Amino acid sequence: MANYTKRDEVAVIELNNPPVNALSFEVRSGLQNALKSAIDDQDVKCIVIHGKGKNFSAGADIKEFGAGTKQQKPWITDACRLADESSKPVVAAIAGTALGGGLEVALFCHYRIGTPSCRVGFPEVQIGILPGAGGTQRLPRLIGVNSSIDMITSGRHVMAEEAMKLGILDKIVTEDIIEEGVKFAKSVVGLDLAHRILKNRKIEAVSPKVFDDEISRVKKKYKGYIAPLFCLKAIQASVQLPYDASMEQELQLFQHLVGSNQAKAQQYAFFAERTSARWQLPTGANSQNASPLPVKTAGVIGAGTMGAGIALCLITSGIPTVLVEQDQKFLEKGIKTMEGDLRGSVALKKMTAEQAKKAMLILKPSVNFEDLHDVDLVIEAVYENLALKKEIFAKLDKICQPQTILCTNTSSLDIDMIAEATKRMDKVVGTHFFAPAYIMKLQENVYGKNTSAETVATVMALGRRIRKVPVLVGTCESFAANRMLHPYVTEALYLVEEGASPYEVDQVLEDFGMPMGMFRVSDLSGLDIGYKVRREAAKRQGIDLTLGTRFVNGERVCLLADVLVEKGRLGIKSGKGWYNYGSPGKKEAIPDPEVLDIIEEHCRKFGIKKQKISSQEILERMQLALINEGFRILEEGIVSKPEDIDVIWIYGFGWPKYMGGPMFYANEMKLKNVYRKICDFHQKYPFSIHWTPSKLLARLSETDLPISNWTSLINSNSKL
Ligand SMILES: CCCCCC/C=C/CC(=O)SCCNC(=O)CCNC(=O)[C@H](O)C(C)(C)COP(=O)(O)OP(=O)(O)OC[C@H]1O[C@@H](n2cnc3c(N)ncnc32)[C@H](O)[C@@H]1OP(=O)(O)O
Repeated sequence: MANYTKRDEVAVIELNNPPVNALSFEVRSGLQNALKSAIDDQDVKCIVIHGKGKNFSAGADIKEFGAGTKQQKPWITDACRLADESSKPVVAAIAGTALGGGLEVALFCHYRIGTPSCRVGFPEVQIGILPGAGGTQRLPRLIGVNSSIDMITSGRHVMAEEAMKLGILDKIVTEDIIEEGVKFAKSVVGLDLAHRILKNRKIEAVSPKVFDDEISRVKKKYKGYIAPLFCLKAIQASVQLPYDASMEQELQLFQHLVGSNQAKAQQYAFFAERTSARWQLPTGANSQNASPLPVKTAGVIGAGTMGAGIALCLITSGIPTVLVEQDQKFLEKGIKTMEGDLRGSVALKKMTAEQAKKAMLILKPSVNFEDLHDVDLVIEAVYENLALKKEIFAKLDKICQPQTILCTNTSSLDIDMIAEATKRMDKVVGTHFFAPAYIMKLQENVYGKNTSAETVATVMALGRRIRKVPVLVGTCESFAANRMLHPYVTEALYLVEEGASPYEVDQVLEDFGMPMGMFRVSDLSGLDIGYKVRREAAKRQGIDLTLGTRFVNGERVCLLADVLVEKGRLGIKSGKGWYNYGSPGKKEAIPDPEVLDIIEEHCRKFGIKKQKISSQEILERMQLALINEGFRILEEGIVSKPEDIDVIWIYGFGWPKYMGGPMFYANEMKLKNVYRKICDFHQKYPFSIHWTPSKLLARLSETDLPISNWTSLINSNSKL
């Protein structure tokens, strides 16, 4: 709703819908009524609109867009038209965020003031829609076409200082926002409002070429997403048509998007991220009843690519960090990497040179473990070796304060075995970052059987603080993310053995929307990493993995990647892997006939008959293999809800948000179809354990429950 009060001759309208004052039907009606009262009241000379609590408004209530249902009237435009027509000045007093419809309300006001920490923006593209209450028409009239294109197609939040420079804010105020709003409104009473009404402003002439260029840019930058292109169409309408006609055009484009599959998937992804943040442990402890410990200082062990990246996340979030490496040369190399990454961020305008400098000032590089004595939390990021990690944890247990939390960045090792090296098993937890750690948003936090709720709360809070998306998972071989990756990678290799080229496989995945195909990703990570992991695991388990091996314990294996490694093709780092890169370190991936010969030779050796494989089969086999594993992970309670898996794939592996995530995708395919296809593959490929259908999937496929209800079935049927 909206509260209406008066301070002398000033009407104060408060948008009131905690926590973010989303513009629900009640708020829109309340705002419309309040504006009417203020305009009709002879004693009122001016009007201030502000938001209750920390935010002005986060925009339309996204839940009302569910499945494209039409919004109930009054719409934001109906409510705010009164401001346009008012002869009394209307001032938006912005604290916190004014996003989407929230900013649109402010653009109907004659003036906008904000606090120094306020943010404005049109993030609609991120949920698959466009600003549908005049945002694409009014912003260009206020700040020009080019800046509007940038803001609306990127969805980025603009901080107060920039908003002031762009002309979105008229003033930045430092005292109480309501007091300042009232003061400002009084100061503009009697001034001519004609030029303050944005719909009346002339729009600059822009050549159609600007839009042609922008379409090319947006298609490349936001590959596969339709909303940014629709935003461009709406902005172009603002240039080409009179205001009323272009508003109508905006509405039509909005209606089209709001009913689209992409919008549904992106809005699911928005809420999935928030659902996933509400974690729970098998003990019943959860994000509501557990409190994090303060993390004032941190330590990182290992200045390799991962350690340096993690340290960078910490210091750029203002957490003083000790970076320990046993070898001075490695330490210096790590620092150089960090400095290079910071320079990159400055060049990309993600931070200022001053901020980069400030970050490095709170880094304490060291070759001495004793320097970790007083830190609140340590993240170990040395290479994957259980004995080494256990040795480090035993050492840390002695050096650090008793309350210090000890995290491991292992991507596969047993957290409990690492914790056993300490006398504080409740304070040991996995914090699995994804490469490059400074860029990738996923932080897969892994609890062991003794990890306390307090420890989990601390690493979940730390994740958010360092701008990651933290997801909580239980411990198992490779954890949730990499465990699901395994059948995906395995199927890719089988497909190549059976007749698809690596380049066809990658093309299919990239056409689907993955940022890179599986083989390009392998080249980027380095083929030797998997090679070493496979060989170490085989040694541990007493398995023969010579290149002639075709089956291990009745399970089909394909060691083609290892053949490449033994030929010196390690990926980008050696200039050749599945692709040819010309020389080491170069990024342009060129399909290589030599690789096709290697595959040919491999298939001849094992008598594998090659056949034509359709794009549809490539996509289905790769995706259904990982989806089946996802259901098993859910079934085993490694994650507590399907949203966790979708968030992992979006932020860890770049699954396109407009496809919602693998579990959402399965839901859209209908689970009975997913189950039937997996059963078919199981029959066709009996030597691949990953095709054994998940029991949970089998049960869910009988119910036709939507994804939002799966968790209740899982919880009510713990015995599957
Ligand atoms: C035909 C009619 C035409 C009408 C056209 C009108 C079109 C308008 C377009 C829009 O306005 S679409 C909405 C655009 N706005 C956004 O996308 C903003 C989304 N929100 C955020 O980015 C963040 O929530 C925030 C505002 C930056 C705050 O972040 P913070 O980390 O502080 O909190 P959260 O955990 O994210 O959110 C708290 C709580 O609030 C829920 N929520 C946030 N925004 C909305 C929203 N716009 N609608 C509904 N609910 C929202 C969020 O889900 C959290 O709730 P939960 O229960 O914890 O999940």
